[in-house]
Amino acid sequence: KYPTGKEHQRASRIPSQFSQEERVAMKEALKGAIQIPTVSFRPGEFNTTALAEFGEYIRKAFPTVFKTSFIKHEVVGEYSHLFTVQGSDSSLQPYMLMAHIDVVPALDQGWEVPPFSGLERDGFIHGRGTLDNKNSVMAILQALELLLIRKYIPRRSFLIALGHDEEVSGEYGAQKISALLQARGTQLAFIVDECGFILDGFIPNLKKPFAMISVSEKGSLNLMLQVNMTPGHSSAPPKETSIGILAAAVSRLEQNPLPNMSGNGPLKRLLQQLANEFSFPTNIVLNNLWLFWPLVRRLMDRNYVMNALLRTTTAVTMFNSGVKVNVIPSVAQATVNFRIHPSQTVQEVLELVKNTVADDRVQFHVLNAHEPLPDSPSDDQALGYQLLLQTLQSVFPEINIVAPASCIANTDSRHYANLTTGIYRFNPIYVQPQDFRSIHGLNEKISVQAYETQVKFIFEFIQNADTELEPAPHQHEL
Ligand SMILES: CCCCCCCC/C=C\CCCCCCCC(=O)N[C@@H](CCCCN)C(=O)O
Ligand SMILES: [Zn+2]
Ligand SMILES: [Zn+2]
Repeated sequence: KYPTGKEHQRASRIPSQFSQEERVAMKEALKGAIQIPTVSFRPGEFNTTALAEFGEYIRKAFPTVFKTSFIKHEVVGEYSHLFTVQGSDSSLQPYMLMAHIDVVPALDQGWEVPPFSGLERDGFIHGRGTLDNKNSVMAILQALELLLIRKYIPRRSFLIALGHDEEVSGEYGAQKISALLQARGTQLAFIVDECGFILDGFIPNLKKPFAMISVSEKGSLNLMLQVNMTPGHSSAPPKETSIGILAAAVSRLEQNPLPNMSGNGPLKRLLQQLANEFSFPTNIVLNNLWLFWPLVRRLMDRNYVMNALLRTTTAVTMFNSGVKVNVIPSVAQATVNFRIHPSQTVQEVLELVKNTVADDRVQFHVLNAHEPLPDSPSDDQALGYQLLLQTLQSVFPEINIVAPASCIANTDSRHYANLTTGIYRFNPIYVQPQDFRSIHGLNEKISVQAYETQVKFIFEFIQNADTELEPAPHQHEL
């Protein structure tokens, strides 16, 4: 455990206890945030009215944050927000908390309550963004507001970066904030962003929840496959059409997943760590992975979330061709979204894909791609990771398993990789598989209690970060 217990810090520690009035105000503030439909549609295309309204909303919801003299607030890229909270000790390297304001679209259909209603029912606040990721936007500002009301002055400076287009690449929000910070020569001790939770019920037969902190992030490749054939009359069709050739190609990609890269990676270590939490015979299997690993790997392949952690995933997301029922089309196009495992590269995936398709009539066009993010340190010298562990220990004493893993999706934090080697993706919220499916899906919701606990976690985390210790210099492994 990181030796963070400084006497000075203990003496001036503000307890994370909130009055009944404050608890009501914090949940009402979240509901109001959910009601503003800050939807991103495509890169550069978002609900600008809602984003502007959101900017006004946070000013009203968190007046102390906005009037505190040692906090600088800047609007970047029109709708993103950057707060710089000046600490009293400039020798301590600053860190950054991140979240995003925008959400993916949601239609009313299929929802128990309208997605932008922010309704409270049975102890849950419902709506798009309650888990991804307005909960974090609001919890960060709420925790800071409550600390400031209690006259807290941080020792270590920190930044809060709230992007407005994470769901569509972060080009106009996070990328602009990152460029601004780079121009200022800012270097950060670490960053905390989304994409890790306390997972409950994700591993069959494991009753115990565990925290997953993502220390890396998968890469991405959007690849368009195209087949061009001579068009003609459907009454005398050729043996193969562009649609048939392309369909066979994407089917081969689906039937032949990219290789399982788990090797000796973090997932294997997690299973070993968990072995004694299972009953017979799973405990024996997991305690003897040297023998049973091939079997365990096969079982994990069948679980769609585990599968996403184990390999580069292949998802055919678009398929277009044809103009009329009696015309053999000339062009067929399909788009495949690959999420690249951290131990592979874009180029390696491209080569494997071409080998699997193995048909010269299929052309490949890279629409966009980026490499996976390297592992951030998670050893006992890694300040950000250790502060998360320390805060987990005090806020969730029942959690005694913490697993470093990689984020299966992408986050805005990747745009800040030049500013720090310590990027940690974690939201302190219990999540069950059905909650996980609600992210970008139907009936996204957060319990009032979970939200309060998230505020408490950040309230404690900010104070824990006032330690004088600095992260050990660390080089990314390339
Ligand atoms: C053994 C344990 C089982 C593991 C369970 C994994 C659970 C995963 C935990 C957290 C995942 C949460 C994902 C929330 C972040 C989502 C971010 C996101 O959707 N990003 C978009 C960005 C799109 C940018 C435009 N290209 C994305 O990745 O599509
Ligand atoms: Zn998100
Ligand atoms: Zn999202």
